[in-house]
Amino acid sequence: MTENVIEVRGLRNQFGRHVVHDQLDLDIRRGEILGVVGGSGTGKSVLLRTIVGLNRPAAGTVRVFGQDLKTLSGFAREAIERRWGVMFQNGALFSSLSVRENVEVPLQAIPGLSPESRKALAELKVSMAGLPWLANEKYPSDLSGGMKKRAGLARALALDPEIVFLDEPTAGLDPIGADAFDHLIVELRDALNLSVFMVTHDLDTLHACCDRIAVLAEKRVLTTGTMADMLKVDHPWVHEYFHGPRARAATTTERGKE
Ligand SMILES: Nc1ncnc2c1ncn2[C@@H]1O[C@H](COP(=O)(O)OP(=O)(O)OP(=O)(O)O)[C@@H](O)[C@H]1O
Repeated sequence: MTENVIEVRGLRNQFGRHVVHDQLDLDIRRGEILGVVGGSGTGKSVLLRTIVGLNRPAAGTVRVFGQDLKTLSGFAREAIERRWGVMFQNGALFSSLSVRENVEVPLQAIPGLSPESRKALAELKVSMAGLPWLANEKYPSDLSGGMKKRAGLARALALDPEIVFLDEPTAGLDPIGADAFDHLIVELRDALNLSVFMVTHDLDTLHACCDRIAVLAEKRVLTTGTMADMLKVDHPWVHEYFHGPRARAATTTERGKE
């Protein structure tokens, strides 16, 4: 039976009178790359932030590795939090720290790790994220958009997570950079047996990476399934998204298969 690493049930999020999610249910299975799509403002980022505890929901439960995060003590919660890594949209790097130092930040949570080992581990993660050795000592302001994303990914991988959350990993990248990032995500998932929760607008990425897709609409997860399943969904937004001109371009030219 497939194990769910995350189970969201009956989630409600609202800001003042603005209800973003209502009765939202979602599962993320171990080892899958789940693409989360939806129109602008449907609450994809809010969902990600709620799962990782950066947003407190008005109602509902989020279970990660079978544990309801609300009920955990600080220590137990921290132990769970170390089992995931988050790559925010712009990398969310500390501008005053080099790339290596940024990746070292989460590693400071490991008791007894010497500064030399921390540095070596951080350099390993920088290289796993596909950055050249020279990038270690660069500052975020010296990096291209693609390099910043890779640095953010290196930091997300710092603690050998089982789950990685990616917020629009290919946004703002040129098609070649985006294609390379898609391949990197699949390679890392395969090599590290990661489960990946990925917010994306990028149809090419959905085609290239995702095992399943979850569509946010009408304040909930309207439907989940494979790309083939999505093509059969009879809902105006879903149909337009997966059959519109951009969708056709993605299926015919699918990056990396040209
Ligand atoms: N801290 C907050 N306070 C008030 N409203 C918020 C807050 N965070 C998000 N929202 C609102 O919640 C809604 C969902 O936001 P969210 O950023 O999750 O959308 P999204 O689906 O990720 O959009 P996009 O695709 O444009 O990035 C938006 O209307 C946003 O303005």
